[in-house]
Amino acid sequence: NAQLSPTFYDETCPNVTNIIRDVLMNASLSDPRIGASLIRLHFHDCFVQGCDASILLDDPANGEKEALPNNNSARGYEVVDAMKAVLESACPNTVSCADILAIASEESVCLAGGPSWAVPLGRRDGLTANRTLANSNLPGFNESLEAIKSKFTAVGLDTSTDVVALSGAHTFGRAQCFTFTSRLYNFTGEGDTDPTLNTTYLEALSQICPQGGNGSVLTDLDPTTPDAFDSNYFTNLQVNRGLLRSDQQLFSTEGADTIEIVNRFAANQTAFFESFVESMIRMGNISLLTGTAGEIRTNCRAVNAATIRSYSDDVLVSSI
Ligand code: HEM
Ligand SMILES: [Ca+2]
Ligand SMILES: [Ca+2]
Repeated sequence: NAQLSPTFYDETCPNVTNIIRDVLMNASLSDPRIGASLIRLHFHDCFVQGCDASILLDDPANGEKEALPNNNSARGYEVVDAMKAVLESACPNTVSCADILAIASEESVCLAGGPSWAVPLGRRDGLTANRTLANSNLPGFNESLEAIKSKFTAVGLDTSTDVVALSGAHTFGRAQCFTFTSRLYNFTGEGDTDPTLNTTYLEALSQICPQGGNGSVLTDLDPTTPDAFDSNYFTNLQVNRGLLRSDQQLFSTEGADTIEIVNRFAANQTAFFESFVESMIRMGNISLLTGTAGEIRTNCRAVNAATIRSYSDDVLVSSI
């Protein structure tokens, strides 16, 4: 892995962060959730072939947008397009779509009251998407802590601090009813409820998501401060107010090494912020394309035409 650097665009596109922040702030006026959606795109990008903007490619056959964890769920693509459009006029062919997602994540966290940090930059955009990998690599809302940990290990992250700190991103944003209704109505297949769900919270969630109702209705991942990036996600877990099974498990799995980390972050927001930044930087480093690998896309939704041409030339040459 060649090294990324926070100063990568200092000469070639010095305003890159300001440009991204401007588009983000404008978008969040009408869509307070957009920052959460953008950091999720970065996460879902990095866990599939690394942080190469593969998730942004429109590809009816292999596109990741239609993979189960993303379909009708991942969002914010138009805002990424808007960021890319301004960047292409300010500094053409310079800023990768993968770096846009990394910067937008940091700016989103910061805008919501979380930490700010110098984002390592210099990623390049990949030439392919991989739906199969998106279906297999991304953690699921009903998966066991063990299964989620092994998906973090698979991409080179650790199973305790990275899992807990990065799950803290659920301090903002929304989830659809279908991602947690089994906890309300059919936890073990016998019409029961999840014993690790606070009963008052369960009551409230049942109002929002009645049994047999519309599974795409949205609710807050953090019921206490839904749009603020803070440590309430962790204090919620301590009183059984984690929305997803995958959230509550961090605190409620007997004997798990994640419990003491939840307690530490609940007690000390600064400790959470510091770990979160470190883990975000680690996640942003997953199997990178740098140097001359990949390309700088001009449109985040498609591989550059010139790259496709030189590809098919290669194929022609090698077939002669
Ligand atoms: C640990 C395993 C994880 C699981 C099982 C998980 C699962 C989910 C699910 C099911 C949703 C709701 C999707 C929907 O209803 O359409 C969601 C939303 C979200 N996730 Fe995660 N997630 C995990 C980790 C992460 C990480 C590591 C990040 C970022 C660093 C993240 C950031 C978010 C954000 C911000 C939202 C709200 C997005 C929005 O409002 O558009 N999640 N996640
Ligand atoms: Ca990717
Ligand atoms: Ca919050």
